[in-house]
This record gives sequence, structure tokens and C-alpha cells, in this order.
Amino acid sequence: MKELKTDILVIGAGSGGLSVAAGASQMGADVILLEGHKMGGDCLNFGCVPSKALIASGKAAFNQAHSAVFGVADVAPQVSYAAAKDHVQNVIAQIEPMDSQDRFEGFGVKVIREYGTFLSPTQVQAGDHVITARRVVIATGSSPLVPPIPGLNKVPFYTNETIFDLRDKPAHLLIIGGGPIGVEMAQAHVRLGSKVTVIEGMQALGKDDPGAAAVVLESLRAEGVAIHEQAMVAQIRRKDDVIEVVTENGDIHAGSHLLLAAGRKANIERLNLEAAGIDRIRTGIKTDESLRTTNRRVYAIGDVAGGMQFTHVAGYHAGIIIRSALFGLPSKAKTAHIPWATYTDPELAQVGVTEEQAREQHGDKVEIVRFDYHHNDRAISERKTKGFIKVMVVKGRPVGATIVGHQAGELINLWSLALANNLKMGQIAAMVSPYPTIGELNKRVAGAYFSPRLFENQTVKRVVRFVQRWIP
Ligand SMILES: Cc1cc2nc3c(=O)[nH]c(=O)nc-3n(C[C@H](O)[C@H](O)[C@H](O)COP(=O)(O)OP(=O)(O)OC[C@H]3O[C@@H](n4cnc5c(N)ncnc54)[C@H](O)[C@@H]3O)c2cc1C
Ligand SMILES: NC(=O)c1ccc[n+]([C@@H]2O[C@H](COP(=O)([O-])OP(=O)(O)OC[C@H]3O[C@@H](n4cnc5c(N)ncnc54)[C@H](O)[C@@H]3O)[C@@H](O)[C@H]2O)c1
Repeated sequence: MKELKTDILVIGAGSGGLSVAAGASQMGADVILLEGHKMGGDCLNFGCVPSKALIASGKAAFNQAHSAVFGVADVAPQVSYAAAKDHVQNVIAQIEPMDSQDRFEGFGVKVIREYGTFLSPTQVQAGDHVITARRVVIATGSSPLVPPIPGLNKVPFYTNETIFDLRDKPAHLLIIGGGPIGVEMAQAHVRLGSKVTVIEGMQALGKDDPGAAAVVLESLRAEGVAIHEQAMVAQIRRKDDVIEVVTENGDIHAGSHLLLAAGRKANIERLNLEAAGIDRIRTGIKTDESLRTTNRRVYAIGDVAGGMQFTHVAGYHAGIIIRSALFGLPSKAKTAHIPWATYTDPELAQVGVTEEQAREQHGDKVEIVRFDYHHNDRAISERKTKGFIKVMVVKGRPVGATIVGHQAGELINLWSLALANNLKMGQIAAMVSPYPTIGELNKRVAGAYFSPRLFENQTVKRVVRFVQRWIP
């Protein structure tokens, strides 16, 4: 065994772990980084990057078939599913160098390509190394949850870890789960020419505002995706080449391929958490607001911490713990200003509370302002008029924003800034947006907050009439 000592030991080289390793090493700390599988983790290899690349292929195909409205003839797209997958791999290859072992060794990080296992509260074994660290950061991410559905072990199925390697286009893709993975993959596949059926046990996009989710689901259905909700899967079976998914209500959905998108489980099995005195919760590792585990020397960040599971959250967590582990400064992870977006067409984005949560938390004090895409001139030019923006306001300050529509994921950035800095609606309304942009929606919804105060206010009308009498 080789004994190593370090300031910071990072377990997992995904979105969270790489951010800690890059930041800590460049600020002068001694860093060891363990990765048992692929540098870059889920986001680069099996998550955000390949899914957004495949969505881009689907969009290209869809646009070919829906251009007549712009005066350009519709063409039935000639899709090569395998070539779309080449595009996916090419995109990964372009981004890969940023997450590579070489780049991190260039920062002075010692990278060990082994899985880590705790031996004691301060020691971790990785292959033939035993590492003693001042601080340990667990950033081991999550994996697809494989529910114990009877028959599942007897049929071939795909998850996000394998679907991007499939090169033969599925004739009929059955997707279990109508969360972000399920709906993004459903639309990409239907646009590339597969038949697609989504089977969702509860409500599809159930973590989002129901009205906004409905706009997305309606669009998917219009494109041909069959979406069955309140349809918990009870059994899976195979008849020759056909896979049958049987739901609790007795419906049978038959298809050629099966994709499981039924949620995630934290990657903790290999860690031997007991040896380090680290407690678990149902969704992952127990942490306090500073992301410290029940072992004060050990932090847990990103998906494994069992909260919001997004790349930008893992990156945000990294910043929080760098402050605490390197400088000993108090630092708390908050969630109220964290946005998320689902990259369907139309996109769906949220930051802060939804309307329902705002009403629960603030009762009568909450005001809801809304502006529809069909009033935005750029959206009309682009024929992207589906959707709306809705902002939840308490005492003149936004506490949440929901956007469904073209570029919703881009538009939500402004509301993340507003919530992170506790800005007022007046500050958003004071912004001048270039005309005609989709971004004007943000200003217009802020304007919608003030319009009744200005246009339906008798005092304002009286003052204006008075002043008009006296000015030359
Ligand atoms: C299909 C899909 C699409 C997604 N799209 C988006 C998106 O558009 N936007 C977004 O923000 N998020 C998206 N996500 C979520 C995002 O991928 C995750 O939130 C993010 O990758 C979490 O980062 P992490 O650092 O916590 O874990 P990961 O990126 O998963 O990294 C963990 C790393 O730890 C390694 N590891 C595990 N155990 C050990 C061990 N014991 N020792 C050493 N190494 C270990 C793993 O091999 C892995 O490389 C998507 C996820 C999926 C599945
Ligand atoms: N655009 C993005 O940012 C993006 C995209 C994809 C994934 N992600 C991240 O990855 C996480 C995981 O995504 P996901 O879609 O797998 O998880 P999810 O938990 O959001 O959705 C899983 C869905 O599967 C359903 N389900 C579970 N078991 C079932 C069964 N037996 N029968 C029928 N339905 C069943 C659940 O009711 C749920 O709606 C997301 O929560 C998100 O954090 C983000």
C-alpha cells in the first residue's frame, strides 16, 4: 500500500468534484482526486451533454418538416439515428478536454483512477493507495434508479448510461418515467422518427408548475408522443421481440425498446460510510447547511447530497465548501435562488417558489403577474407564441418565476439574479430591453406588476389631470 497525505481529497470527478479540485488546487491547496469511471461524470458522459446534443438533432429534423409556414417547403427529414449518435459523441469529445485528467494534472492535482472507500474517519483507500486527508469531499453523484418491477430483470432495457450508445433507431421506444429525462428523451426520439410512449406513475413533470408542465405535455402529444399518467408500472414481460409494460390499472403498452427514467439513487455503496461515521438519509448522504456530513471533516456535494440534482447545483455546492474548507469561513448552501430548466420545445424553467408554494407560504401577500408569449413581437415573428411567464411577488420583490416557452431556460437567468440579490420588481422594470427580443418578456411581466398601480389608480389620474392644467 502507498500512503499519501493531502489537504483535500475529492471523491468523484463529475460536475461537483471537478469544480472543487480546480478551485482548491488553483488557490494553493494540495488536492487528490479519485475517479473510478469516466472523468467528467454523468453530465458530460451520460447526462446533460449527450441529452442536449440529441435534442439538437431532433430539433434539426423537426425544423425541416415544419418550415412551410416561413415560406420554405417542408421536407421529410432523412434521419440517420447512428449519425445523430456520432454528433452526440463528437459534442462530448469537444467538451471532454475541459474535464480531462491531463488538464487537472496541469493544475497540480494528483488524479487517481480508482474508486474510493473509507477505511476510517480520516483515511480513504483507492486501489493500492491509502490517503489521509485534512478534508474529504464526497462528490460521487447518482445512478439511474432501477425499481424492483416484476419481470424487469428478464427484458433488455436502457438507462441514461446506455441509451446514448444505441445506434439502431428504436421502432417504438417505451419510456418508464415522465420526469425531465423521460420527456427530453421522448421528444428527441419522436422527432428523430421513433414511435414513443411515456408511462408515468403519477404526473409527468410533477415537480413543476402544473399549468406550465401542461403546455409542454400538450406540445409533446401534438408531436405524437403518447403520454400515460397515473399509470404505475406493475409488470414487464417480453413476447418474442416485443416488450410489454403492464400498468397497475391493467393497460398494456407494447414496444420494441425500453428506457428507464424512473429517478435516481445516490452513489454511496462503494464508500463504506459507516467506517467514517457518516450518516445517510433516504435520498443520499446527510449534510447540514454547510454541506458537512456527520463527520465534520467530510463534505458531501452535488447529487449524492440528495437535494436538487443539477450540474449547476453541484458547481454551486463546490463554491460553498471551498470557502469553508480552504478559508475556514462560514458558508451555507441555499436553495431559494437555484433555477432549473427542462430542455423540451417549448422549454420549461423555474426559480424560487411555484405559484402553489407561494400561496402556501405567503397567503394573501403574494401577487401573481403573468405575461403571455403571444404578446411578444419576436415570438410572433419566430412563430414561437406558445407559453407564458409568471412571477410570484411578495412586497414588491420576486420570490419565484415560472417560464414555459421558447428560450425559457435563457430567460430564467434574470430571475435567478433577482432572487439571488433580493432585487425589487422596480429594478427589473427599469431595465431597457432591445426590441424585438424574447427577453422583453421579462421586462413586460415586471411592467404588468406596475400597470394596475399606474393605470387603474384614481390618485394618479387626478394628479395627471391637475398637472396638465398647469404646465404650459
Ligand atoms: C439524462 C440526464 C440529463 C441531465 N441533464 C441535465 C441538464 O440539462 N442540466 C443539469 O443541470 N443537470 C442535468 N442532469 C443532472 C446532472 O447530470 C447531475 O446533477 C450532475 O452530473 C451531478 O454532478 P455530481 O458531481 O454530483 O455527480 P456526477 O457528475 O455523476 O459525478 C460523480 C462521479 O463520481 C464517480 N464515483 C462514484 N463513486 C465513486 C467512488 N466511490 N470513488 C471514486 N469515484 C466515484 C462517478 O464515476 C462519477 O464520475 C442530467 C442528468 C441526466 C441523467
Ligand atoms: N434539464 C435538466 O436539468 C435535467 C434533465 C434530465 C435530468 N435531470 C436531473 O436528473 C434527475 C432525474 O431525472 P428523472 O427524470 O429520472 O427523475 P424524476 O425523479 O424527476 O422522474 C422520474 C419519474 O418516474 C416516475 N416513476 C418512478 N417509478 C415508476 C414506475 N414504476 N412506473 C411509472 N412511473 C414511475 C416518477 O413518478 C417520476 O415522475 C432530475 O430530477 C433532474 O434533477 C435534469
